Formats: sequence, C-alpha cells, structure tokens
Amino acid sequence: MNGAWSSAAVRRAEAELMPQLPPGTLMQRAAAGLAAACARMLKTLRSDQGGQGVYGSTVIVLAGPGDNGGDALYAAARLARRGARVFAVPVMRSRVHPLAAAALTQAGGRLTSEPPPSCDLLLDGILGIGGRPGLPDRAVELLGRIKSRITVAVDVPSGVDVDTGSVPASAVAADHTVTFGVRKPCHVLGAAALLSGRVHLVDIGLSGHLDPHPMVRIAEAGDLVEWWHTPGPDDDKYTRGVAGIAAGSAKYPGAAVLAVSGALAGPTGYVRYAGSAADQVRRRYAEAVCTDTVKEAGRVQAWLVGPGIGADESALSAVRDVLAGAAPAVIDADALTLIGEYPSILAGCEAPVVLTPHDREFERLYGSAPSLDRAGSAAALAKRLNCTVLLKGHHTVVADADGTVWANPTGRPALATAGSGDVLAGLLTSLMASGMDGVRAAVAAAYLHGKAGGIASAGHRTITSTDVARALPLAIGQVLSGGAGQAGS
Ligand SMILES: NC(=O)C1=CN([C@@H]2O[C@H](COP(=O)(O)OP(=O)(O)OC[C@H]3O[C@@H](n4cnc5c(N)ncnc54)[C@H](O)[C@@H]3O)[C@@H](O)[C@H]2O)[C@@H](O)CC1
Ligand SMILES: Nc1ncnc2c1ncn2[C@@H]1O[C@H](COP(=O)(O)OP(=O)(O)O)[C@@H](O)[C@H]1O
Ligand SMILES: [K+]
Repeated sequence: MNGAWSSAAVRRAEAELMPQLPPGTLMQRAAAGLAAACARMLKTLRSDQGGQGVYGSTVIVLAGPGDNGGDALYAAARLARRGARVFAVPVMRSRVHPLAAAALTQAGGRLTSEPPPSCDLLLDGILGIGGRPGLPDRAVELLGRIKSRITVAVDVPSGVDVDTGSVPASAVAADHTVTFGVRKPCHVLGAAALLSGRVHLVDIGLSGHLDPHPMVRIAEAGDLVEWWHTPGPDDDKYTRGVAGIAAGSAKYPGAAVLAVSGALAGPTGYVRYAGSAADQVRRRYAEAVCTDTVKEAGRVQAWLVGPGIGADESALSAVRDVLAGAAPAVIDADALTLIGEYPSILAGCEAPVVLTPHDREFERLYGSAPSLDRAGSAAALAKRLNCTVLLKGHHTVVADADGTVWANPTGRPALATAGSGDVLAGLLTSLMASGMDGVRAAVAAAYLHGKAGGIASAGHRTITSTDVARALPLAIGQVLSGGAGQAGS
C-alpha cells in the first residue's frame, strides 16, 4: 500500500529527524532532488535543441516567504550553476528565504520584480505545506502573464488545500510536482490532484519517522495481488463464491446486462441474476443463472441491488429482500435513491454494505452534495450509515465507517459513459462474493475499472460501458501478473 500523509504528520516527522542532522540538511536534500528532477525535465523538453538541457535554458522562480520558496531558490541556484538563466521573483513583497536568495545570487541568478515574459521552466515555490488555500494577488498576476513551457510545483501546487485536495480559490496548475519525503493528500484527492500533474517523489529520509498510518491510502497493484482469491485445485464454482445481481427492469434491461458483465469478469465461479430483465441477460450471457426475484434465487455470497431497478414496489421489495439476508450487499443507483427515501431499510441490516453513489446519489443519501473535501464527505456518510462508501467520479474515493480513506489512482474521464457504473458495481459484487471484505473489494473494483477504462480507451478511442467490461479480464490479468505499469493506468 502506498499512502499520502497530512502536513501535520510531515511536520512531526521532520521535527523528529531535524535535530539529528546538521542545520539545513533537509532543505538541501529537497533542493538537490528538485534540481535533478528539473534538469531531467529540461533535457526532455529541449531535446529538439541539439540535446541541450539546463545550459542556456530560462528558468523563472516564483518564491514565497517560507521554506517552500527556500527549496525553490536553492534548487534554482543549482540550475544557475549549470548554466541556466534564472530569474527569481519574490511574490510577497520582498520576503524570501534569505540564505537561499543569497545562494541564488552567488550562483549568478537574479532576484527581480520584472521577470521576462516567457521561460522554459517555471518553478512554483510560492507556498508549500504551510500554505493556506488561495494565492496572493501578485502571484496570480505573475502566473497570468508569464508563459512557461513547463510548470513545476515545489512540494505541492501553491494555493490548494494540502490535506483535502480541495481548491476553493486560485491555485497553480502544474505539469509536474516534485514532492519531498511522502505524497500529500492534495496529490491524489479532488481538484488538486489534477493541478499536481505528474508527481515525483524525492526521498529526504523522513520515512522512518512517519506515522505508520497515512491520512489517505493509495491502492497499488501489489495490494490487489495480496487480496485476490486465486482458485486452487480444491475449489469448485461454489467455493469461489456466487455473486447475485438484482438489477434491471423491463424499462432498463441494459443495466442488468452490464452489471452481469462486470460480475462475470470478476473472480467468482457463479453469477445469479434476479429480476425482470432475465430474458435479455440469458440471451447475452449463457453463463448467468436467472430467476425473476431475489427470493427465488439460491444462496449467494454477495448481492448487488439497484442498477436500473426503478422505484416501484418490486424494486423496493428487491432492496428489502437483499438487505434482510445475511450476505454482504452492494447498493447502487436506484437502490440508493430508495434508501434515501426509506432510511429504515438500511437501519436493520447486519450484513456488510457498500454504497456506490455518484454525487447526485450522495446528495439524496446525505442531504447535501459532497463538499470540495470529497474524502471527508465520503467518510462522513460512511460513518453516519455505518457502511463502506465508494464515491464515484474523477479520483474516486473509498471510505470506511472507521474513517479509513482510500484514493483510487486509476481511471480517466472516458469512463463517464452511461452504464459504466453498472459494470463497476457488478465487478465489486463478484469481488465481495469471492471473500474480499467490503473496503478492499471497493478499492480493488475502482482500481480495475479505472485500468480497464484506460486499456479500452488507449489511443484516444471512444468507449462504451461494454468496452470497459470487455477490457476487465485483461486489466485483471495485467495487475495479477505484475504488469501494472502497462497501458491503461
Ligand atoms: N517539513 C519538511 O519536512 C520539509 C519541508 N520543506 C519545505 O518547506 C515547506 C514548508 O515551508 P513553510 O512551513 O515555511 O511554509 P510555506 O513555504 O508553505 O509558507 C508559509 C508562509 O506563507 C504564508 N502564507 C500561507 N498561506 C498563504 C496564502 N494563501 N497567501 C499568502 N501567504 C500565505 C504564511 O503566513 C507563512 O509565512 C514544504 O512545503 C517544503 O517545500 C523542505 O525544505 C524539506 C523538509
Ligand atoms: N470525469 C471522470 N473521470 C474519471 N472517471 C469518471 C468521471 N466521471 C465518472 N467517472 C466514472 O464513471 C463511472 C460512472 O458511473 P455512474 O455515474 O454510476 O454511471 P452510470 O449510472 O451511467 O453507470 C464511475 O465509475 C465513475 O467513477
Ligand atoms: K509550491
């Protein structure tokens, strides 16, 4: 498992480590890593100019008053020594890290209030983990008029809310972020994750001093490998788990077909379908065993209820029947709306439940839309309803009732296509039926669904939900065989 640590946790680790080192060591480690990363970027950026990298490049530093500006100025001094033309602009009056500013001028860089109009690389050293959301006016003005070929955020994109990833006011949009020690929540959550661009981690020796539990967990392929139930020689189709899908209706048969397609791609050995779209499901998937109602279906190890079931009496019965049983349940789509209307259905339920709302469904359940702090909102709903919550959207988050939060690192906007949530819910149900607990199943389902979306839409292909379902087996195969770095992340 990977993770992102809060600014307070980083400061605690720093306070423990700092006294063991000569003064300034951590900042020098950060600056050295930052300068090396910038040099690599300049080399790639300027590969069309006879292989020139740092030498002869133009670098502008926007330097804030704190240590973030210090990192940026020391790194810029290293670039200046290698032949870059460096202009550093103090963005808050003339308050800048004095030693770092002196190092830059000694290396030939210039402190100025009038930078050139364009540069190869813009270093955002305005605010780091000490920053409050929003940018000073001078920074906004400078960012508006300097044209840079590449923008690199130092530690975090300035202006974002570091611990929630929300962006309530102006902030830097970076192509790359070079961060120190560990990732911060803003690199993986909310609108700030987009503003971070590609995140590069520089080791400054903090890891042994950090709280073992990150603020936000980030799934990686190795987690799924560890959690996966690979069938053994003694397994049969029942021991691998039976997934039950209560989805679709005469009006929305497609939701049934798509949810079943997601479940069939998962690790279970058997998929039962219960609902009024049985004919369509049978026609499309000979493998699915169909009945008309949840009550008529045999035993399952996990149920999905909701996609396309509508809001009539039979839909309500399906939700009640699923939640009255002992099997873990995934509640999606129309079933979320019904629970919003009749919260008592969920109150008596003892089996583990995963809710998979998008923003509008979240609002129906919680009474207000998710805030800019999406992880905080998901955790609040999970706690209130004592369930696991998978809050969909760009940068899907999974929260458990105990406050544990995961950020999903895969996925792309092409997944915003009708029915793609049905495929996700079906897959999630299969994972739960195979024995994975609700949080892990939700994390794994979001990860694989995102990866399948990447595989299906590679090369800018347009995709439908069926394409996502078809790509799931390959996504699963790549992840389980350790090929996580391949196309489609
Ligand atoms: N903590 C660590 O372990 C390390 C931190 N380092 C660097 O230090 C940074 C943190 O430095 P600081 O604590 O000095 O904090 P910052 O550099 O983030 O700046 C804080 C200063 O900016 C002002 N400020 C905050 N938000 C503002 C806003 N929205 N508008 C205007 N002014 C605002 C504050 O009043 C304060 O003076 C990190 O992000 C990182 O770059 C590195 O040097 C290495 C190690
Ligand atoms: N902008 C986006 N970027 C990445 N993924 C997205 C985006 N918008 C939606 N998704 C994903 O697409 C899926 C859509 O699910 P959902 O809203 O339930 O649609 P439907 O009801 O049509 O199935 C979810 O997995 C969601 O996380
Ligand atoms: K910054």
